[in-house]
Amino acid sequence: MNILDKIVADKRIEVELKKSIIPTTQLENSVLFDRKTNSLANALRNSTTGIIAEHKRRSPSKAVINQKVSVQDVAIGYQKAEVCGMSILTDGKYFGGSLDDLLLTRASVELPLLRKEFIIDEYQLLEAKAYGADVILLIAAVLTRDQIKSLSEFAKSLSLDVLLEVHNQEELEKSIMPTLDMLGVNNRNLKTFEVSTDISKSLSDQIPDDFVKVSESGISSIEAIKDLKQYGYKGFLIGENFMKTENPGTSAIEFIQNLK
Ligand SMILES: O=P(O)(O)OC[C@@H](O)[C@@H](O)c1c[nH]c2ccccc12
Repeated sequence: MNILDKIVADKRIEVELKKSIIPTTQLENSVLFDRKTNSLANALRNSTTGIIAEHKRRSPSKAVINQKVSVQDVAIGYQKAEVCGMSILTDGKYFGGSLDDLLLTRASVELPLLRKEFIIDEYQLLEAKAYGADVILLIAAVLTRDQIKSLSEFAKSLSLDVLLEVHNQEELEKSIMPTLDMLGVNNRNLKTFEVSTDISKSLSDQIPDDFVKVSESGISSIEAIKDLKQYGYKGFLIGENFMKTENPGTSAIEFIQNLK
């Protein structure tokens, strides 16, 4: 079993356990559930920088990234940096995140927030809404076309933006459908952890223009972004490069100033 299969197998168990404790009505009755969402796709369309900054404490590819900073401080720092949106890892076992991280971020900033999670069930979309997300991630490598269709339709019915993530041509071909807002190319292979922005470049011309193109992972230089912009990318998802520093917000401020 590769790491992605393991994560998803654990996630299935986790979701079933949660379903048995917290009924969907409880999620639907939460204060944030009817909040008006803030579109990340629109923010990216109107931006010249396009940075989506991530909160990530650790990952399977890197044991410790940052266990010291508080999620609120990171969020406030990213907002000061004028990022377009923020991504919050909510998986606990492999990434050290939680839904509480999402909630605390929602309470701290107005930015569009992406729930970064391994989504396999509609229940997780209700959770995303209840904890203040504006955007959800669907990973093509772990979903069938039918699942992508039903999950993205359900997300749209909740006014959530959908970012669909692919890593190769086959995943891209099976996934294209009108209920997606953004297409993200993950430069990191989630099965082997190899990273290269060449994958974003090679897939770019196969992504129809109606979708906002996002390049994800392994981005650490202004040059890489300038280069990816030539290929039509409007969004750049950056985690480690900011999170590995003592003050991720300050690092994002400096980075974005140099990009302008
Ligand atoms: O820290 P990086 O290399 O800048 O990557 C951020 C983000 O793209 C990465 O965390 C990510 C992309 N897709 C994912 C899916 C699940 C978990 C994590 C991810």
